[in-house]
Order: sequence, then structure tokens, then C-alpha cells
Amino acid sequence: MRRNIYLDMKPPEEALALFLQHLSRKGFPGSENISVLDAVGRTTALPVHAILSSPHFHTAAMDGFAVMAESTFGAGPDRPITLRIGRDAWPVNTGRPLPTGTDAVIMIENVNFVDDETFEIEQGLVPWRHVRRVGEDFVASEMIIPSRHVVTPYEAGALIAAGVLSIEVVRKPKFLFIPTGSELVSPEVLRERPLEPGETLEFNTVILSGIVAQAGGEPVHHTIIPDEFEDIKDAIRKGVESDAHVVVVNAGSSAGSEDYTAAAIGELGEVLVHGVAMMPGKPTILGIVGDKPVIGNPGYPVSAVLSFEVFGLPLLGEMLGRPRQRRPTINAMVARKIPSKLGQEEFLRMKLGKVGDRVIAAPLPRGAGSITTLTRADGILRIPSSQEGVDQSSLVQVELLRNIAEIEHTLVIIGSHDLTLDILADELIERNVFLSSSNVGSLGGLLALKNRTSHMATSHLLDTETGVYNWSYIRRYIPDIPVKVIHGVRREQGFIVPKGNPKSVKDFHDLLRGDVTFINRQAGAGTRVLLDYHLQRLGLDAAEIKGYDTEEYTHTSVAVAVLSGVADVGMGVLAAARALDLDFVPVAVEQYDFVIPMEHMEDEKVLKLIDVVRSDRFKKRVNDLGGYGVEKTGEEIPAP
Ligand SMILES: Nc1nc2c(c(=O)[nH]1)N[C@H]1C(S)=C(S)[C@@H](COP(=O)(O)OP(=O)(O)OC[C@H]3O[C@@H](n4cnc5c(N)ncnc54)[C@H](O)[C@@H]3O)O[C@H]1N2
Ligand code: MOO
Repeated sequence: MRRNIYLDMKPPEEALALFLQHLSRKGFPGSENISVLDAVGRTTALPVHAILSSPHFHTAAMDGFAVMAESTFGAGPDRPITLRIGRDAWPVNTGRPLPTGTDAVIMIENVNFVDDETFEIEQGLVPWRHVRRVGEDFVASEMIIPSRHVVTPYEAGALIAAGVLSIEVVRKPKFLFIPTGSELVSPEVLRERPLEPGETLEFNTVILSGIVAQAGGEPVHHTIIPDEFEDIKDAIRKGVESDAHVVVVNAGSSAGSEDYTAAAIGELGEVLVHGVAMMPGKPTILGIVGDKPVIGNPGYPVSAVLSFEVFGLPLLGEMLGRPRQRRPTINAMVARKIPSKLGQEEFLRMKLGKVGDRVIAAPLPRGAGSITTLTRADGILRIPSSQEGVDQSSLVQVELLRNIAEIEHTLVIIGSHDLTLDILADELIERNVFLSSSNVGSLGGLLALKNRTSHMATSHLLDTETGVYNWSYIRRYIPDIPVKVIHGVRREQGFIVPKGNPKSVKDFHDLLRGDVTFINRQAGAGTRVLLDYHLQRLGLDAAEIKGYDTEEYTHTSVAVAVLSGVADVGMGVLAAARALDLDFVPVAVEQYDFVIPMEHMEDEKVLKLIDVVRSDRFKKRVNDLGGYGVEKTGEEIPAP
């Protein structure tokens, strides 16, 4: 009955403008008086003026002797002037008041003692030399910080220096977060028992609360509300009646049979917007109940975050009276073509890295349910709704989520995926290098070298005629790029099967059985080459394998497909099987290497990587994963 179908998708900017227009100042937070000691990060409600001048007395700026400048006039190297302590000069230390009647300080280094009571100087002083005069920094009544300004640690210090002990700030806007969803359970449950199938840990609230706290608001958590219309409506009503300034209902925003948020807001007040032309974040709801704004966030974590950043943060800024915050941007070149839907602004999470003198941006997966697309992202690329994507190598502006220095210290690996890359990343951090790895398969890695979008490729491409890894592909696909090949690891490839191997898959022949569904790797993946090699060697026809055309991009996603029952078997490394507690039938040992263009061989980040790969600690950690051989790890493999 209450199922909502939203058709009217407004552009995000228009939706936000409409929302802000409808806000009532009556629902805004007032101000409060707080100690300057607690003021960092708070927003001033009024301008703050100095009560004292600084300094508030004439102060010696150097250690030495206070004098009347006049008494030093005319001194020179061949015309020294003699001064007597206690009559013409008085000892002072930096920060101490100048004795009455003096107006300059001679630095102790510049006096030549004649005896205990007299000294000579060879240089005259102008009045106020080495003196910090009253009010030099600021004078009483001067404005130290304006209103609507976020107090920095520097300013808190300046305020104290100005004799200001407390200031009037805007009260923190209180955001009440109401998580809804019958499938959700509080993380605390994990302390008591394991999760049941169908239960989802509630974690959007912790993210949104953190964002609000960082931006100067006060988050409040509501307990989880099941998908019951009356319960949700009741929680919103109570929230609006509470001292919260904003109510945020998380999830239930879309078109599902239990998505009640919009209807509940509509019955209590007015829904201004339901559906915005952005992705993720499309089903966002913006409404007003009484004097209070109510936001209905989409449930998917990434959608919830991006929607909140586009609508919740500007609202918070408006309540604090702050100008709109924008993230710094960086110009980058996109590593590959990115399609995007016309009519929707798309927010892509990007990996960034500096290769040579260009910043390269590669998109992370788009799934709005995968929170790691945000944790791994270095930046966000917004593709405007008027654009059908961006072409490979085009220049774009990326909003930064990390600082530029970190991005400049990022080593970019594009190629084949292996779990040892995680160990590599962990070891590199200690050497102040961040690792960005994109999994596009071995061949994709070589092509990235050709496009100069990475520092190195990871590859395990077997030449089925010679048994030699990588070199024949390097010669064929990147003949013009001189490279070195550094051996990574030997690893066991095998069949990843469910626990107990219910279909008893033992060898390649079993893949052709009618009761077996396979999950493949993408064309160009080394694992796929290995599979094809063995099929060909045994005279088996790939067309007879059910699922041969279903592709995944990493060992882990192959393992996930097996775990979830999508497939009975896939090919991958032992570590991927182990990670998900699946069984493994070894079928081959292969070689996984780093292909590094000569032009990057002197790059400090590359040298550090080689250093890690050759270290005993790295080899031990890899060995502990199981299924790997590290006898020749780190050795250079010359071209045959
Ligand atoms: N038929 C259609 N279905 C969907 C559409 C659509 O247009 N037509 N839109 C999709 C889009 S886009 C999004 S985004 C989601 C939004 O759905 P809801 O806001 O209704 O959210 P739920 O379905 O309740 O949850 C989605 C997903 O997120 C998980 N979730 C929810 N809250 C939390 C939380 N607090 N912490 C962690 N995870 C949470 C929830 O368990 C679901 O897995 O709708 C699509 N569907
Ligand atoms: O808006 Mo949904 O967020 O596109 O995934």
C-alpha cells in the first residue's frame, strides 16, 4: 500500500537548494558561552575582540642591556662608545619589561666588556631596536576572529594572549541518527554470539556520526528500528520533538515493500524531494517536519555516506553559519575509459598515484554496498549528468580524500592480483610508501605499462610453448618498453571447491562434467592462461565447461563465488581458498613476477619495493600463508 515509486529525480544541486530554502531558522541551534580551552573546532557566534594588548608592556626582545638609544648614537668600529652598567645600561632578558626610561636593547653578543661595570659598543641603535612595543601584535579592542569562524588551535592561543577566557559559539547542531531495517543488528551482538544468516551489522550510524562530529556537529544514536511503518513514524515524530536539530533516518528510502521512510515523513510533515539524479545516493529523501529537517538516507553504506555528504553536511554548515566547504581537488589523468549513465551525476571512488610527473586516477568498483570502495579511495571523481563517461587518458579533477604528499608517496601496481600484495603494502608503509594495486589481470598490467599509468605490472603469463613465464608476452605486447623482471613468488594454483569437495573435482577432466559449474577468470588473467594451457594439453574443449564464460577479476572473488554456491569450482591460489575456509585441490605451480620498466628502476618507491621483496621478513610472511614458494623471491629473471 505504502510502497513508494519515485520518478521525479532532481539534480543534487537543485534538490539541496530547495531543501535549504524550506529550512526554518526556528529549528536552528542558538549559541552558548564556552571556555576558550574547549573552543578548538567550534564556530564563533560573534566576533571576538582582544581585552588586552599584546604585549601589554614594552618588552625586551633579546637578552642583553636596555639603554636609551640616544646614548648609543654615533658608535662605530673605530669610535666605540663606553656605557656603564647601572647608569647608562641595565641588564635585561628576553620577555622582561624594559626599565623605565630605556627604549632599546643591545644584544649581549655585541658588547665588549672593559671591566665588571663598563662595556663598549661599536654600533649605535635606533630607538625601539630589539624591543617589542606595547600592542605590537595586537591592541585591546582589536578583532581577533570574526563570527561564523571555526576556531583553530592558533586562534585559541591568540585569544588567551588577548585575555579572552570564554567565547560565544554556535551550539553544536544535534543530528539524531535512526537506523531502520529488520535485518540490522547492533555490533554489540557480536560480543554475545555469532551472526545468524540474514543478519546485517549496523555500521552506517558510526560512519555518519563520525562525519558529523568531525564537521562540528553532535551525533546522537537511536536504537535500531525494525521495518514497521508505525515504529518508524513514531521514532521520527519523537526525534523531531526532541532537542535534536536534524533527524536522519537511515534506509528504507527505496522502492522495496518495506521502505517506509518517505511515507512516514510525508504523514508527519512534507517530503520535498524523493529521488535525486546522483549515483550512488539516488533514493535520498529530503523533508521537513514541524521546524525540523528530516533526511532519509539510502541504506547502502556508500550511498548513505555520499548522500549525507551532499545534503547533510551543507545543512550542518548552514546551521553553523559557515561557508560551504569544498574538498581540495587535483588534476589527474584517467587510466582507463569510464562509462557513466547520462542524466545522473556519478560519484566514483578513485585510486590516485603519481607516475612520472602525472597523477593517474583509476576507478574502484562501483558497488554502493562495498564500504571498502571508500576506505581504499584516494579521491572522488564526479562525472556530471550531462556526460556519458570519460575517455581513457582524459584529464579530470578529482576531489581529494587524502593529502597530496601521501599520493606522491604511492607506488602504483596494475596487473594480476595476489594476496601477497597485502603483505607488500603492509611492509611498505614502514618505509613510508603507500601501495595502490589495481587488479586487471596480467595482460591488463602489461597494457598499463604501455599506457604509462603504473610503476610496475604483476604478471604470471605462461608461454605454453617454451614454459617460460612473462618474457614472450612482454616482447609481444610492450616491445618498445625496456623492462626488468623481478621474481615474486612461486605459487600453487588449484581448484577452489566447497568444504569437503562435494562434487569430488580432482582434475581438469572433471570440469567438463554435466553436474559441475565452473567460475572462470577474465580473459588476459594468468590463471585463465594456465587453465587454457592445461585444457589444450589434455585435448579438452573449453566450450564443454559449464560457466566457462562467467568471469571474476580476482582469486578472492572466485572463492566468494564458490562459497556462495554460484559455482562448484574455480581456479585460484591456496590462500584465497583458505581465507574463506574452502577446500583446495592443487593442480599446478606457477611463477608470479614483477615487471618493472627501466625508466622506473631508479624511483625510490620501486627500490623500496625491491628491498621489501628481498627481505627475510617478507619471505617468511608469504611462506606462512601456505601454498607459496619463496626460494628465488627477489631475484632478477634475465630475458631468455
Ligand atoms: N526496485 C528498486 N530497487 C532498488 C532501487 C530502485 O530504484 N528500484 N534503488 C536501489 C538503490 S540505488 C539503493 S541505494 C537502495 C536503497 O535502499 P534503501 O534505502 O531502501 O535501503 P535498504 O534496502 O533498507 O538497505 C540497502 C542495503 O543497505 C544495508 N543497510 C541498511 N542500513 C544499514 C546500516 N545502518 N548499516 C549497515 N548496512 C545497512 C541493508 O542491509 C541492505 O543491504 O535500494 C536499491 N533498490
Ligand atoms: O543510489 Mo543507489 O545508492 O545508486 O546505489
